[in-house]
Amino acid sequence: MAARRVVVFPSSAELGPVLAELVSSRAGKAIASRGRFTLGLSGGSLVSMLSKELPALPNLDCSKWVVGFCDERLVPSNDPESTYGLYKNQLFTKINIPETAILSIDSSLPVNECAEDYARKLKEVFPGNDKPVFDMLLLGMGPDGHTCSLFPGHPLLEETARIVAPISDSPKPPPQRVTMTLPVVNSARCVVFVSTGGSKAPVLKEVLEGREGPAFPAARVLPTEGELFWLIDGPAAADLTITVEKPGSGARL
Ligand SMILES: O=C(O)[C@H](O)[C@@H](O)[C@H](O)[C@H](O)COP(=O)(O)O
Repeated sequence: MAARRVVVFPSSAELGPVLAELVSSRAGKAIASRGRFTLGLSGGSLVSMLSKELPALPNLDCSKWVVGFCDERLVPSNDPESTYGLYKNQLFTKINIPETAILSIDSSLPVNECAEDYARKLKEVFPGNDKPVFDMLLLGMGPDGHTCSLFPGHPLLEETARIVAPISDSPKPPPQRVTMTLPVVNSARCVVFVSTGGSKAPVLKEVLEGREGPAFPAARVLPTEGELFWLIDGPAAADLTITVEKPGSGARL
């Protein structure tokens, strides 16, 4: 595992542009070496941050991007709860990701079949790989320490066989979702958590410093070979005592 980097910004206003630069830099590297950039998105505050910051990058070319979702809520794409729907309206209209390169769930299917169908779509994009190896996954963390739709104490945390799993009892509504499993998350070349706001401070301390860490799904995200970034703001970092990076303005990671 590469070293974890915990990077603290005064606020999300400073964090957002650095995140966009990081995405763009890893995209450039991936395209240079493999001809495409595979990116997994999450919902929450990432939607508005990415929708503001990525289109603001000069000359961003997303024609070689392939984009999936780390998890998704089983609702129609025009439902305000749909993560795909939010990105479609807020981001995909502003950048040139080919429509066929956006891997979304088929929300008309029952949850188990929906997960199987989404797993099949991922396997098609990563033929020959035992598990998908995304160039970058962008993750959020809930105040309970969940990430993707992997919740504390849930049996899905122990999933080793499936790359995508259904969940019907999500403690956070809506209850039905599909999610990448930990083996896929931990196979990525680069995983970036973005966590902001004072409500995250206690759980962030547990996840990054606590002995009970592994009880929190976010603490089980430890890429086998890939990079791991935690990009956080001052309020979320308030309780941390570990050494963190505090980049100056205009910094690149
Ligand atoms: O599917 C969901 O219910 C949300 O997407 C959720 O998992 C979110 O990503 C985290 O709670 C982090 O949220 P913030 O990015 O707003 O901190």
